[in-house]
Amino acid sequence: MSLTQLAESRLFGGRQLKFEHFANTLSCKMQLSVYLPPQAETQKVPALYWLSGLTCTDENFSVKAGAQRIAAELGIALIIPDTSPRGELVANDPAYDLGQGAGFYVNATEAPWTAHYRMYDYISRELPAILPVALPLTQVKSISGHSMGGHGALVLALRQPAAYRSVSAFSPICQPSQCEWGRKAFSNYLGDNVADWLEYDASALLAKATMVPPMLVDQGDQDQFYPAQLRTEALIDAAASSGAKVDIRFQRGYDHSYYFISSFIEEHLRFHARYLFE
Ligand SMILES: N[C@@H](CCC(=O)N[C@@H](CS)C(=O)NCC(=O)O)C(=O)O
Repeated sequence: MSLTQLAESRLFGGRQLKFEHFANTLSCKMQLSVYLPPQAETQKVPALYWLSGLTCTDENFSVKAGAQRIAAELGIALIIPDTSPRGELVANDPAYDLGQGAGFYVNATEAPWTAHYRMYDYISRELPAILPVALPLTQVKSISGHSMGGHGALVLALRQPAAYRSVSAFSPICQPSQCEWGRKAFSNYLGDNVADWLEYDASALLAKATMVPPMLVDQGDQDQFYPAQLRTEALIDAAASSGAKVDIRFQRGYDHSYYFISSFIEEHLRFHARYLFE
């Protein structure tokens, strides 16, 4: 595996980079963005993985969230993957909430998706194996994301709590097995057995979790997808039934957009820094 660099821009004393590589888990070429803070010029730094939402690529967060200034101050690299496998040979659907741009961070088991849609393995296994070899990164990492990506971040951290120092999410899809977005994606990617869906359902996972990394969730109360698609209350109930201490906050007046993310990304980065450097 080799990363081919496509772009580089100086940013807050660090470097905003864009790479292309062939992803073995996905059997296709992928692009990803990485922010390396100034500290990475002389030492290895820990990483925050960011998982984006429906319709996004690696560009949305890079351009709109305004995370790099604080990442530069704290010395945290930002790893920003795409949201699905891509390419003409990769299965797709005309709808925005299925197929390319809507990988849901699962390993698909159903045709025609199974050949490429293995985003769970790509994020949890392939990128953490290749990136610290190619870039000045330690093995220490945390994870965050938005909406579909918030779902992905919570699921990865709940399934592999030892792999992530901390997890946070903006407007996550908290109970995909019970909302339209999730049911559509999971029935296509995973088939009709709901027990299989629950392996990718943050509320189901949290309800039975015995080990939970430090967790912060922000949800805007004017979010156009709340509560129907996001089902934040299910995550609150799950936390109560497992006894896990998670910080789930409602932010008054905020919607689902990147304006919301950019308003609170500094708090999320400072939250992660507490655990990435402990
Ligand atoms: N296009 C869809 C929603 C897509 C959407 O809101 N995507 C969110 C994540 S769920 C996003 O981050 N969009 C990209 C952006 O705002 O830059 C709709 O209109 O219902």
